[in-house]
Amino acid sequence: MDSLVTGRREFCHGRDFYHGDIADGRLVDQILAEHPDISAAIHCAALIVVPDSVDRPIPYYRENVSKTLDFVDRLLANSVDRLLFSSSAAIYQPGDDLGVEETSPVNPTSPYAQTKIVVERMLADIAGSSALRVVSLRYFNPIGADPLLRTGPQMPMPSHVLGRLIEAHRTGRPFRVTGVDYPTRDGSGLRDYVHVWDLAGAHVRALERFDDLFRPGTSGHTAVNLGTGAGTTVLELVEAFNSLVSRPVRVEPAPRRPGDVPGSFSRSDQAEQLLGWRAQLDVRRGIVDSLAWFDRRPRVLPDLLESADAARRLAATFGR
Ligand SMILES: O=c1ccn([C@@H]2O[C@H](COP(=O)(O)OP(=O)(O)O[C@H]3O[C@H](CO)[C@H](O)[C@H](O)[C@H]3O)[C@@H](O)[C@H]2O)c(=O)[nH]1
Repeated sequence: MDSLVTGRREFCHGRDFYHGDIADGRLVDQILAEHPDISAAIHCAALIVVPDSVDRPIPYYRENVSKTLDFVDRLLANSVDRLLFSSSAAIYQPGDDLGVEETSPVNPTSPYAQTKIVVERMLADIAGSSALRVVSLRYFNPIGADPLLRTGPQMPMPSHVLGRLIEAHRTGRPFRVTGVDYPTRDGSGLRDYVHVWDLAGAHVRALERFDDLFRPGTSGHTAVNLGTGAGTTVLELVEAFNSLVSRPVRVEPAPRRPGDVPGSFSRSDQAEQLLGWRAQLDVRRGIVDSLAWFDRRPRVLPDLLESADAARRLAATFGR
């Protein structure tokens, strides 16, 4: 099920697909009536752009928090009580070495991150008084694409760092390093980049092991970090990128983005202990798959070409 506000129907080719909103209770009822074998839901629907959430918090709270509440209400009404929730590492307050585990303090510094921790806590409360059981998967920074190139980032102008690097590579414009005075080894932001194929595998593992995660007497909410365990700075990412392309991207320093954080990496083994999952693919593989996807994308999503060009023309007009 997808509202297709940002998602693409092509990605569901050959699957049962419902076009609609997670807060549309009647549609959720219909889906579950037509698929009585559904016993778990994977909930990834959200607005996800940190600086955008600073500019427009209301849609973020509405889409991410309030609609999740409506969705879970309908799941429970239909006796679906297993939920995987897409949470984020953006919630953490990292210590000096930027490593975080599930018990690390949280300090969401953007409305986006706030919505993720609010939803986790809301779901934990609901789980405390119902049959609901929830695994919140705290994604670090997803990169890459389906290695078979069936799916990948679909936004015409992605705001995330690798999308911007590919954009800079294509246009020949410099890549802007947004923040060069962070307390990291080279001053640029540090993230734990995890390949989407690995992330997808973690969801499968979590579903396979779901019932084992909730023994009688344990809490109905469990949070699990999904990262590689290694931090990469923006400048290190650029270096890896430039070692894989023939025409290197130039960089220029730029101010920090609103709501941005120094970053963090996962130093937890919960995913391995609980889910039997560990990331297999490294940052270079993520870059290679992303580059391949952006080359292939016009053939998978032909109508996007025009909007990407239009977006580029607009960006040039407004000098951004
Ligand atoms: O043009 C750019 C874009 C980004 N960056 C830097 O690259 C790093 C990563 O930025 P991203 O926008 O790629 O990722 P964020 O960590 O800010 O946010 C992303 O990861 C989060 C998880 O931590 C959430 O999932 C969120 O939805 C998602 O946008 C940051 O230091 C950022 O300042 C640049 O230097 N230049």
